[in-house]
Amino acid sequence: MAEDTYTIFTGNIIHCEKLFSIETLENGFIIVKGSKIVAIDQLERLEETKKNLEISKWQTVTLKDTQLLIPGLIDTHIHAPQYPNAGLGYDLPLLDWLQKYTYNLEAKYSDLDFSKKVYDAIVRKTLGYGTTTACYFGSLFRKSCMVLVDSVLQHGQRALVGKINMTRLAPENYLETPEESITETETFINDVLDKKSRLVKPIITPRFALSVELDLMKKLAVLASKYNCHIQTHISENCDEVCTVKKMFVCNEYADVYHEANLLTNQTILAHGIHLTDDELKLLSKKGSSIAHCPSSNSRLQSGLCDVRRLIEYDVSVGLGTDVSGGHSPSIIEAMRSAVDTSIHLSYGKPDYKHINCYDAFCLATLGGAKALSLDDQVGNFKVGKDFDALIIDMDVENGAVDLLQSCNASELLQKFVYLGDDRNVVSVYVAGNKVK
Ligand SMILES: O=c1[nH]c(=O)c2nc[nH]c2[nH]1
Ligand SMILES: [Zn+2]
Repeated sequence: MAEDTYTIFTGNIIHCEKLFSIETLENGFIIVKGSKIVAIDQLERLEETKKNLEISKWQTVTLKDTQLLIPGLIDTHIHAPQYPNAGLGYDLPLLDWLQKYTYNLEAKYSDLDFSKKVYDAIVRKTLGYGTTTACYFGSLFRKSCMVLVDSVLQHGQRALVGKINMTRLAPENYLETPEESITETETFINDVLDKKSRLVKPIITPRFALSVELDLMKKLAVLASKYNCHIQTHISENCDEVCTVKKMFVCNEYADVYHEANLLTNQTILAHGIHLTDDELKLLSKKGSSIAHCPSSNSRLQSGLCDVRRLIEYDVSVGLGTDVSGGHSPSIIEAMRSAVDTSIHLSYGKPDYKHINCYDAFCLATLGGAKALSLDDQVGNFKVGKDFDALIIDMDVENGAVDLLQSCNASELLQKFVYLGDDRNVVSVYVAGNKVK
């Protein structure tokens, strides 16, 4: 959208106004100027608003009764190079799964043609499912990670992209030295920043504590501070992983390792966090570090049930992640369903436990994700001044999975979308005002 062009969307609008509260406008409008939201209100106030904003020229997008305008979905944790393995190899738990399936696939990304093929596919697929922002783990290879950056830029997604750091416990052809790790990461950061994109940023990505020695983690934290970068890694996903970390680093808690390395900042996102102790949660809360909740992956790799309620009670920000290919599906719609299921499973036998519902999951997938990635000043809901990252959902599409056999109000359309929706129901996708699907 040109910077001076106004577009007025009218119809059913739902967004998470604040956590965990939904605002529903059955007959609403949003005015977008270029990339930004300039107004949101009930339709009866449209003429008055146009006058106040002195809008003389505009285009209109009128939603059908079966359609819904919602904020773009945010995937806070996804491994782009693992996409070819989605749906494969769930016979092993984490540490064996990494050795048998994952590192061998990721080692293939020294091939830039293969990188291009996979990265174009995953970016198109996630956009198709309505992921307007993705926080990607790349591979070990800097040049291959730049291919991912180029795919993201080409398809118009918003993203954080990380080159993995990994110096041990993987096959020889898929390791780097600590020196290479630092120089390649700094070069990667500069190469991404040179793209001068408002949408795509580098993120520091030590794979997890078992892959990287403390000294290297400390140096990565210095880089994060120098370039004001986000940081991502994994934490407390699997019980064997937790035990091994405690033995290897001779520490009381897993989170102590990242704390000692200065990797826990208010721009840090940690995947999983299933088995965190109360003290670790207090530490994350104090540091402002967030959790990417990846419920499908936690089931596929038999890692455990992550208690999102508990994380929220400790005031730790939570977003949703697909964690492809630990998770089988690149769809955050599927992650919302899985998050509700996990929470219900945790509630069995606990009468006082309030499991999350589909609206809470929708909040996690939008504003929750934005907060977890510290991008909530830009995206996550339809507040005036934020970028227009949005989806038009239609629950009555030809050849969709859903037969809409009765009329539904806006909230009911959202319920149907969370429980039954897929990419066929995502009819338009906007990132910073640009229509990308
Ligand atoms: O789900 C996961 N996927 C990975 O690739 C990984 N690496 C370390 N820990 C991990 N967990
Ligand atoms: Zn992961």
